Amino acid sequence: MTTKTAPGERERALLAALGARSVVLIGMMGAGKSAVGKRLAGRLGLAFHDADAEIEAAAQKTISEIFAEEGEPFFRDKERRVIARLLDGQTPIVLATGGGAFMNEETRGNIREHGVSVWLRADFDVLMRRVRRKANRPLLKTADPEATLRGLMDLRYPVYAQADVTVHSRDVAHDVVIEEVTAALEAHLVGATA
Ligand SMILES: Nc1ncnc2c1ncn2[C@@H]1O[C@H](COP(=O)(O)OP(=O)(O)OP(=O)(O)O)[C@@H](O)[C@H]1O
Ligand SMILES: O=C(O)C1=C[C@@H](O)[C@@H](O)[C@H](O)C1
Ligand SMILES: [Mg+2]
Repeated sequence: MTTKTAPGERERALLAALGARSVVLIGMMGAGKSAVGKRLAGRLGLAFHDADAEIEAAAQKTISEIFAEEGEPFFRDKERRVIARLLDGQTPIVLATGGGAFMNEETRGNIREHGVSVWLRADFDVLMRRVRRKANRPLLKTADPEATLRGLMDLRYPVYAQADVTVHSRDVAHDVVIEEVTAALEAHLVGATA
């Protein structure tokens, strides 16, 4: 659940420019999609959805359990379908995707059609520091998580770069990142630089 506050003038202008489109956050594990997305939704007065959380709720299992018991292809199929359902084109939302979601061509098409994509781009050291805190990222349960993360970044960053806007996620107050996301969306949608 998101705490909704009444949107101010800037937020209203942004919502009007968004129309039926959703704000879709993409980026690596630990980039801050869930943390920033939830707060951004509160600021805009939109509902927040987290694709990973929706998959876990539907399966009644954690993502680690799904990967271990059903395998990654099963998870990717669920992820593709959950995102298609959430981006139904009717109600704008803020959607935090899982780190691998944007690598799927069909998902990228859905996001292009029904949303504005925001890449939260973070540097390797920030991501590594953040993901070390929790052992809930099955893709990083390897002999050399640092090399795995670097490999994923090399593979994914050229694809993430197709996002409509990019914001540098780093260890500053969440509000700073949220303000930068808001400003980037304004510049993209409204043509403002505020
Ligand atoms: N601006 C920030 N400053 C400090 N810590 C942050 C910031 N943004 C996010 N974090 C922290 O980094 C960690 C990872 O963030 P989060 O879970 O939102 O990442 P994510 O992009 O959703 O990752 P995943 O793809 O694995 O779901 C969390 O502990 C979160 O509180
Ligand atoms: O980067 C990834 O591929 C993933 C990121 C997480 O959000 C989860 O979707 C899952 O752990 C896979
Ligand atoms: Mg997340």
